[in-house]
Amino acid sequence: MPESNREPIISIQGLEMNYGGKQVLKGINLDVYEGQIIGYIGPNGAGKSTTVKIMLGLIKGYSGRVRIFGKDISDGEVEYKAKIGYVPEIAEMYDSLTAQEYLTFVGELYGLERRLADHKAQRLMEQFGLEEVYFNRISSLSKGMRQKVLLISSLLHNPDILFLDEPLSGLDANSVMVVKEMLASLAAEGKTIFYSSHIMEVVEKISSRIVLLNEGNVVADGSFEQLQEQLHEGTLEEIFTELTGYHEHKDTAARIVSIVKEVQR
Ligand SMILES: Nc1ncnc2c1ncn2[C@@H]1O[C@H](COP(=O)(O)OP(=O)(O)OP(=O)(O)O)[C@@H](O)[C@H]1O
Repeated sequence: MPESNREPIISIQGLEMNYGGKQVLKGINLDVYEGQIIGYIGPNGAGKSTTVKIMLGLIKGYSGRVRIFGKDISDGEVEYKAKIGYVPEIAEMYDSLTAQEYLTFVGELYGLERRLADHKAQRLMEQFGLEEVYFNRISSLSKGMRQKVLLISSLLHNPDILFLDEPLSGLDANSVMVVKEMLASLAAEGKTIFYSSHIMEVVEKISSRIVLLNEGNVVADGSFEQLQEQLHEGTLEEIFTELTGYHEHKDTAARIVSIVKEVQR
């Protein structure tokens, strides 16, 4: 069905946000449809996390309209959150809990019955090669293992929308392949995925649509092929640097090295 005939699963209209007098979102408009993998990219401070946190209901005080599953999220109903999974870039993970305790706790928060959460979590841990640490404390896990636990926690309740912030952070090459394949399968089944990352090669490959944010504005929106046609034949990295005006990376690197070398003798 063409998108114009479908209801967007997420609809953002005229979204603005100020922090202490500084406007960080300047009127974002975005309709997202079921089954899309949105590569949500932009320079540091562009407003990606702020937009995602508004959609998750974690930040109030914005202006504009945000509708998810057809309902305005400012209405105060929180049911929609049970159909959303979230992997933040930096997560508070209750280090003193074991992976089992953490995952069953999160599963229950999302409305799963404890035994089902436990059973699902254990089987997902096995698939990620973590069966031996299921009963270990999170504080004893490696960075990549913690990231896998976080990914599992976002998936346990079979959400319809997934917000992922650098989800491959710390994962080894084999696990990266599993997660990429898994995301493609989930999208093919109709799940919607918001994928924020600074690793342009991955975003280029996995996204069905790329939304580039710069200084609180959407400055590009389309499939990688459309962006190439409209803007620049080349890699996503090249499109990114062209649109965000960051061409001086060599000069900047040289200046940094020169400052680093300044030491008193
Ligand atoms: N709690 C806050 N208080 C004040 N300013 C904030 C706060 N959170 C974010 N900002 C500001 O809002 C702007 C957008 O930040 P945001 O975290 O959304 O950027 P981002 O695109 O996710 O960046 P990154 O790629 O570095 O994660 C930045 O200028 C940031 O300093």
